[in-house]
Amino acid sequence: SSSFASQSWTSFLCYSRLRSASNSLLIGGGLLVDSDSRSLRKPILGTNGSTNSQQGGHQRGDTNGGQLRFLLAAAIGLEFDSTGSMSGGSRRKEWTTRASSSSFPIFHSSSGGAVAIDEAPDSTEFVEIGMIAETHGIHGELRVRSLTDFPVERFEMPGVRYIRRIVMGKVSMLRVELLKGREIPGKQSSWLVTLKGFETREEASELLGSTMLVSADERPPMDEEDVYIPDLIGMSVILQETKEEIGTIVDVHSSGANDLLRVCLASTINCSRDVQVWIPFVKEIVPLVDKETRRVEITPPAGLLELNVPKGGASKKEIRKQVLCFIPERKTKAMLAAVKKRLTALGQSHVLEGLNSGEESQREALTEQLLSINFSQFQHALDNVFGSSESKLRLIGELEPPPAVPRAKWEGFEDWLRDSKGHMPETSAAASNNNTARWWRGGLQLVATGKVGVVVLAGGQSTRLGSEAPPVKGMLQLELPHPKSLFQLQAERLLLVQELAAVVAAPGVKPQIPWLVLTSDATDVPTRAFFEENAYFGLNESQVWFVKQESLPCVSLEGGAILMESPWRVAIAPSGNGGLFAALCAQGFLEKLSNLGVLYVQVYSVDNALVRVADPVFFGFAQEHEADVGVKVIDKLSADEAVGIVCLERETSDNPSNEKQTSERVDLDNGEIQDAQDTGEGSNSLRYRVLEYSEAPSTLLTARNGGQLVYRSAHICVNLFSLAYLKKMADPGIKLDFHAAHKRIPCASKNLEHAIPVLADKPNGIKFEQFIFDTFKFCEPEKVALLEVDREEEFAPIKNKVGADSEETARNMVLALQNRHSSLSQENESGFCDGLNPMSLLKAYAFGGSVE
Ligand SMILES: CC(=O)N[C@H]1[C@@H](OP(=O)(O)O)O[C@H](CO)[C@@H](O)[C@@H]1O
Repeated sequence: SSSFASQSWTSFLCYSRLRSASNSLLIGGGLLVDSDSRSLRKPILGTNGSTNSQQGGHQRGDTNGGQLRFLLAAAIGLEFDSTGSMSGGSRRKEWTTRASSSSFPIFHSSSGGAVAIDEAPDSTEFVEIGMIAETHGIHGELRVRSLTDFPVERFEMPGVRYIRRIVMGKVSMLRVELLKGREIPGKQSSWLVTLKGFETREEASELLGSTMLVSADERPPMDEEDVYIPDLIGMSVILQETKEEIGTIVDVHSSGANDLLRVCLASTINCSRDVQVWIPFVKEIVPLVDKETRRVEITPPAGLLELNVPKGGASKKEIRKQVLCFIPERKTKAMLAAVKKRLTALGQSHVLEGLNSGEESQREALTEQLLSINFSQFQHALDNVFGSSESKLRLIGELEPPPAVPRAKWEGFEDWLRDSKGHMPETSAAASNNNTARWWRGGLQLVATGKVGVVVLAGGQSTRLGSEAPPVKGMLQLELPHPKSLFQLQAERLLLVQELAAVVAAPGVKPQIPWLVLTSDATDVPTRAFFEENAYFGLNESQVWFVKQESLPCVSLEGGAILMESPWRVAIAPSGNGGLFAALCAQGFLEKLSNLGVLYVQVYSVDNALVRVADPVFFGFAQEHEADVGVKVIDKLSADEAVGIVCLERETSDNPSNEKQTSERVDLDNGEIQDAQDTGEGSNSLRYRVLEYSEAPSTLLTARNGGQLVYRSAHICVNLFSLAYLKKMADPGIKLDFHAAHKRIPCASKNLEHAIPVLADKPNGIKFEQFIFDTFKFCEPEKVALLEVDREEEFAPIKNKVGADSEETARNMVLALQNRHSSLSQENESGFCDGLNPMSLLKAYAFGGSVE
């Protein structure tokens, strides 16, 4: 067993990356690196003795005997994660690390150690070495962004490589032959390669956006001290003194000096909340790493573990100082230098102007913000919206409406509880013959046994609701007639389901549904404060988990120039509801849900005042259909209703996925290499797809058949995912494309002369957004289950300040449903939910009410 205890802690300088946590961390030189899954990569290795801080350039070093290893670009070479946010960080890439100034070490598993924990079987066979970024010239050369510490071996030496592509949501791999490659001078970490059979620009362009891999068996042997970063993830963290297990490593990041371990603390430490802390990966703090038992022992300075604990404890500032002493200021300078280089290369140097003017605090604020931007994602977004991969957003197959969809019928729900005493019978004829009743029962069992979770998408800015609206949509109050916020309404529905599930749960068990609240830079602080002020609306504080999604810079409509709110602040916006997956994965929530035994997660948009939160019918329906993806739909009101339409896309024989095969094809669904003849040509593949109202062609939106809209299944943003599927979405090979949302973005004038942002009167810029439903295409269609629901019962969106889909229409719909209850049951208003017997609870839930 190798452990740190037996290693000599010399110097380090290692591959490193930074991916921040759900809370901010002050790092070197007083820079605040904010939240979520930003990532920086400094692809340099070097160990032994002096810290090597070669600036710029590309060095190749000797790996012998633990001597200096310069395998990639130098310290300045902060390379932003180019794999996109779906990865939990450094998973499955060919980066290595060793402990800082101290060397880091460990784990080189003989079975292909670059493999991160909890990956699909295919992931054990390949490691990523690069991303194919663009074509070069007319002879089929491709520019590859390196993701490996061994670029010469990977991109210059001829031999077999693999290309992973996603077409129509289907992941496939090509085995290709690399003929030659060369480094691009001055373009850091980029290589030009030539592949056999790809001799023209057109042929090569088929591979744009793909990932290049090698078989894991081919990973070069490493020094004992080195470790493939993915192997660190998932290790237990033990307090050396007490041997108490305090958490798990969920990611490894670089501060530019030392690597930082991001540790998700076990609930015993932080009492109730999900909390992550950064632990500098240095000998003083992490004296022991044991690869046999997959654990690290730590000796944290007093207060370090409380750094990100929201309440109480030592002053954050003080504790940060203790962390800072491990991270030399010059390193953050190096990081900033890399950011500058990156921005300049992107033609965005205007962003840097503020660094040379204004107060020190303003310059610092800009620096902090720049270091927090995930430039890899930003680049991906630019490519999607302005670049050659834009075609991915276009339709590549033929569309058809979905087949007939089952419907949830709540009429007669009183019969679901037949026992006059209000108890739910174990079985009931009525329940089994009635689909909805049966789903209800199945779903309630899932809730009762702790198998469900709920996510509310609440990271969006409420800009469409006007300037008087609260900063967070969930805080909007509806007069019902008493004022109630959307968050409160939703929390109360969740409580109702818990109460109902308690009736069927094992004696003494009080089911608790984890409620994950997706926030963003724009909404995180006010949302947390609102929950706190409202005592979590009667929920247990520990069941509410805040998950902060990433934001990206906004850009101008033409040319994609980054917009500035002032010379010292970049205009940023949350990355769309599709940012959920990256945030869940990177912040360890998938693991938490998995540990709890959760099987299904309902995901809905906060702006729906009638959403059935934690709907047992939906859970039961999904389970019965063995669905990985559940989608609630309603009939569209009119062709121009602002809703996405759910359809099926059929891959046709002349679309790009049926490309001529110049090489063997590996089908990742079963991992077998098949001959081209057996697959591809002529085969039809069908995938679910949602066309967003803002993007769908009008011919499609208005198409009618016998007077009826052809595409009428509206996506109401109430979906469901199996946990297994959410995990699949965390695969680094799966990247959601960015869409361009044309918005009015407050920003300073072009030459930045006004420090005060001005709101334009018409769209002046682009927010980059990933869409949650873009994950549907990765699912086999038979695993996608659509459920039609009643608009009056389940869909009252608040999108606009006035008119359709406004606060007023939503309020009226909620009241109408509640009144339907009163008139039906002849109960008076105050008796809406006058007791906690199951029947009244069920009635309350059915009519969109709550426990008063
Ligand atoms: C990316 C995304 O999820 N868009 C959803 C979402 O639209 P917004 O207008 O962005 O809120 O909610 C709509 C229902 O309220 C749904 O029809 C649409 O498809």
